[in-house]
Amino acid sequence: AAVGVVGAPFSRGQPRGGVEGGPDLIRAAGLLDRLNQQGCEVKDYGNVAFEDVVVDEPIGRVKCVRAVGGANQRLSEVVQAVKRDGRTSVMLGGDHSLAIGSVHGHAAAVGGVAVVWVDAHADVNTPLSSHTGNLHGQPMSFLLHELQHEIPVLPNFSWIKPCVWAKDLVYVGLRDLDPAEHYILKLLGVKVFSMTDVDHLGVARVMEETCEYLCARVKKPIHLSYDIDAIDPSVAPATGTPVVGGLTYREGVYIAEQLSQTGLLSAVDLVEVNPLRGQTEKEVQATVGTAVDLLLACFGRLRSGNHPPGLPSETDKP
Ligand SMILES: N[C@@H](CCCCC(O)O)C(=O)O
Ligand SMILES: [Mn+2]
Ligand SMILES: [Mn+2]
Ligand SMILES: [Mn+2]
Repeated sequence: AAVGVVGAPFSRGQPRGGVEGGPDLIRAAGLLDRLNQQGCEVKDYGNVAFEDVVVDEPIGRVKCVRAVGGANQRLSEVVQAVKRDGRTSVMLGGDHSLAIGSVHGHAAAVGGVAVVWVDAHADVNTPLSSHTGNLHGQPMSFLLHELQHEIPVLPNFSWIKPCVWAKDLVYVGLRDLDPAEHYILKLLGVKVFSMTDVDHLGVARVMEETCEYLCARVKKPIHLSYDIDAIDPSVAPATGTPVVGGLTYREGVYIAEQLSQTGLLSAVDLVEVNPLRGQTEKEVQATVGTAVDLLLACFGRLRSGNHPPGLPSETDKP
């Protein structure tokens, strides 16, 4: 696969410093070399240069509105360029507010997209329903056609066009929703596999149903938005909003493997890795390593082993 890696060192969607260090940590852990080794043709688009916003007073409860809006407008342009280059986009966060630009740019380039949102949280608060005012808890509200009447005018947000239909969105791993989010998902009939569903059905059935749901009807390119906090904090602790009772390492990788095999994976986000939220260097490395392994699984790495490209395959054997 042709892959385009975009670093998005951005943290203003939430109050905890450190998450802007995610992109370079994931690169330093060898993501690009490992993708090359498993046969991907990889181009690094570098880190998006986000312009600093000095005065950014809250609007209502919502914080850092101008910074988040501006950053996502830039990110959208870069992701569009990656898609126009015919590559699968890999956006390294940075906080989850960056999904606004990533999904927007993806959809602007390819038309309608389906979204698989793997996360402990739904990130679908509107600016008016959010308790915290943190925009990393709101990205999906700006993207869903069906919610646009709930979205107030915000500075640096007017460029956003909603681009996802509720019927083309699937959540996996939910275990910490705000009341308004639960109401929104029920009202819109969004497909949700909470951690209870993962326990009840097992991850294989969850992914069978997810792929059936997304692929049975019109096959839209899939945007996988992976929040590292979907994975249990015992495995990936270095993140801003950890919630106990998460996905095992194996379940997390399996989800990526199954989506990879649809052949429809067109863009991936890997967000919320925050080195300052790990209590030890070991915890940071465990989190970064898990992020890398999730991404490798998105691009065909099989735990049963892969041939490096060029070696004779079984059928070539004399
Ligand atoms: N629902 C909370 C927590 C959001 C967590 C965001 C993360 O999933 O990107 C909020 O709205 O602040
Ligand atoms: Mn989350
Ligand atoms: Mn919450
Ligand atoms: Mn999230």
